[in-house]
Amino acid sequence: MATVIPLKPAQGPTASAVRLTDIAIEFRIKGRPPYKAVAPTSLAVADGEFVAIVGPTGCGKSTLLNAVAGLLKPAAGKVEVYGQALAGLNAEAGYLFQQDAVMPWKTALDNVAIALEIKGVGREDALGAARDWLGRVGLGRFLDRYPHQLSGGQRKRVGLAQVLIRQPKILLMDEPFGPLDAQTRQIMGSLLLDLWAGDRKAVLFVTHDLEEAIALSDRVLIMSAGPEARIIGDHRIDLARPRDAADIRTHPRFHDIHKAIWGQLRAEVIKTYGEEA
Ligand SMILES: Nc1ncnc2c1ncn2[C@@H]1O[C@H](COP(=O)(O)OP(=O)(O)OP(=O)(O)O)[C@@H](O)[C@H]1O
Repeated sequence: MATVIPLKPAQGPTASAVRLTDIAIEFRIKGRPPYKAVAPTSLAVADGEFVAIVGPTGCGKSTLLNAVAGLLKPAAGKVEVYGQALAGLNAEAGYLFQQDAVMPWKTALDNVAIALEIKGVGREDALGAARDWLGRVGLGRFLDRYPHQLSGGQRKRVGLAQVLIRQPKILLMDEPFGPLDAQTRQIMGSLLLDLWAGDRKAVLFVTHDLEEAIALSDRVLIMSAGPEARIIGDHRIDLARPRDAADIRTHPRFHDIHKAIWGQLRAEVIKTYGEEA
C-alpha cells in the first residue's frame, strides 16, 4: 500500500519552497455568481522535492499552479515561497506549459539564448550557455534548426532548456509532455529526472496521467473534482532513486502504488463524468 501522509504542512526550521495555506480561488463571470474553482486547501513542497498533482479534468490543477506562479491572486489564503508571502510574479519559479513557448522565427539556439538575454546577459555568454543547455537536453546537433524543423519531442527539449538555463529554484510544470506520444513522454520523463538529479529543484508537476506522476515524483497529490476542488490525498512514492521513468513502471511496487492511488482518483474522475454527462 502507498503511504497516505497527513495533509497538514510539516513544521520545521526549514521553510518550504512553496507553501499554500487555505487557498481559495474564485473566477468572476459576468452576470453570474463567482465560480468557486478551488475551496480552501493547503499544500507544501519542500526544497528539492518532486511533487505531482493529479486530478480529474477541469478540477483546478492549472489554477492552483497559476496561483503558485503568481499569475492569479487567490480570493483567500496565503501563498509563500521560501517563507516569504508571494507578491506579484514568482521570481524563483520557471514555468513550463503544455503549449510550446518557442518563437518560430528563431533557431533552437536563439530561442534558448534569449531567455538569458532578456535578463541582461551579454549575447556571447548567453549563446555559450544555450549551447551547453541544448547539449544537456540532447539537441547538440540541432542548434541551428527552426522550430518547424524539429519534432514535437525536440521542441519540448528546447522548451526545457529555455526554462532551465535561467536556473530557477522552483520548476512549475503544467502537463508539459501532454501533446507527445506515449513513448516520447516516457523518454522526456527520463530526461527530466536526469536533469533534476543534478541539482534537485523543487518541482510541482501537473498531469492527468497517474502513471507519469508516480514514475517521476516523491509525492503524488490527488485533487478532488470541482467546483470547490481541494487536495484530498497525499501519497508518498517510496520507489528508489535514481529511477528511469520508463523502466520503473515494470516494478511490482509501482503496480501496488498505482492500485492504491487509483482507487481514490477514480472516484473523483467518475464524479466529473457524472457532472458533464
Ligand atoms: N478564467 C476563468 N474564468 C472562469 N472559469 C475558469 C477560468 N479559468 C479556469 N476556470 C474554471 O476553473 C476550473 C478549473 O480549471 P483548470 O484549468 O484549473 O482545471 P485543470 O484541472 O487544470 O483541467 P485540465 O486537466 O482539463 O487541464 C474549470 O471548471 C474551469 O472552467
